[in-house]
Amino acid sequence: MSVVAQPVAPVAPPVNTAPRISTAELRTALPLVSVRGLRVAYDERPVLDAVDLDLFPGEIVALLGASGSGKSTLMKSLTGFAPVSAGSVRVAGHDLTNLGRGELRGLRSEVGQVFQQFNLIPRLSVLTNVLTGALHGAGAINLVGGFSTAHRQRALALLDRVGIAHKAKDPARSLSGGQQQRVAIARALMQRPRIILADEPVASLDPKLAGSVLELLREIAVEDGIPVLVSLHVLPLAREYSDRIVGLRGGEMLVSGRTSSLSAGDLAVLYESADEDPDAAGEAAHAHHDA
Ligand SMILES: Nc1ncnc2c1ncn2[C@@H]1O[C@H](COP(=O)(O)OP(=O)(O)OP(=O)(O)O)[C@@H](O)[C@H]1O
Repeated sequence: MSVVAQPVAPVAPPVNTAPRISTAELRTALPLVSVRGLRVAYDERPVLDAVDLDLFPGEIVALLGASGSGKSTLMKSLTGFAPVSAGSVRVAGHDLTNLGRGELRGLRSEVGQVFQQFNLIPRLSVLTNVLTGALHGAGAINLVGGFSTAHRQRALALLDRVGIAHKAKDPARSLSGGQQQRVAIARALMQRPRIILADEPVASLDPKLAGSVLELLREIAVEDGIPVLVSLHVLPLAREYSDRIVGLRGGEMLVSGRTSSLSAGDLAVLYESADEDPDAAGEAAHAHHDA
């Protein structure tokens, strides 16, 4: 099937914050992620098939789909952790299907990742947790030599940006879930990522905190021109915080469009079981995109 993703202008930036990339530039920008005809199979069982996806600078894209539809697998394919059996995956100019192990490690250092369980080191300070982001792709030498003053200053500036510089010396385990996710986002930014993948980053947070974390991710997308792909289970959050929505069902991408142009009916097909006439559902979704 052919699903054509359109670049979109970002939402309005926060007051007093000028975007670093103009809307005109965004519209003509090349995608930082370009996936075509992706097929991933485990033990010859396909879990993604014919998936196309583009991510453009400055946009936040919500990835929807029922449990088991392939969202995490799609994210893993963008860092070379999924067994790709057909198609192409280009990330920040690299064709992942042709990279050696060393090159893949280098590419992963350009991909910031945020997870549902935050994945912080609980006993270490908030500052040290952020500093570990600088280790991506740097090898053991940094561990031996310790972190430079410049690294520390940058980590503190990032903590300030995400609103928890006052917690820098506290152990990560003493922070609330929402604060821990902010630390994890600062750690991802420490890598100077080209893209950010957030796999259910708000699933462990209450609705208010969930909104504030998604707002932060949206600000980062807009201000830094970094595309953010975020998987979500809560439709209203996807509607409120994303520029575009892509949706998987049974490993197929049935929905791809601007958030503002997708109706509840378009998204409902994602949560119908696969034996409820998938062809009809797929046609309905496509009818909408092609409109
Ligand atoms: N390493 C693996 N080996 C075998 N099957 C796998 C593996 N990883 C994922 N799968 C299968 O691939 C399918 C898609 O899984 P995936 O985790 O990508 O779904 P998801 O949409 O992220 O689900 P959830 O919302 O529950 O996290 C599932 O059927 C899953 O069982």
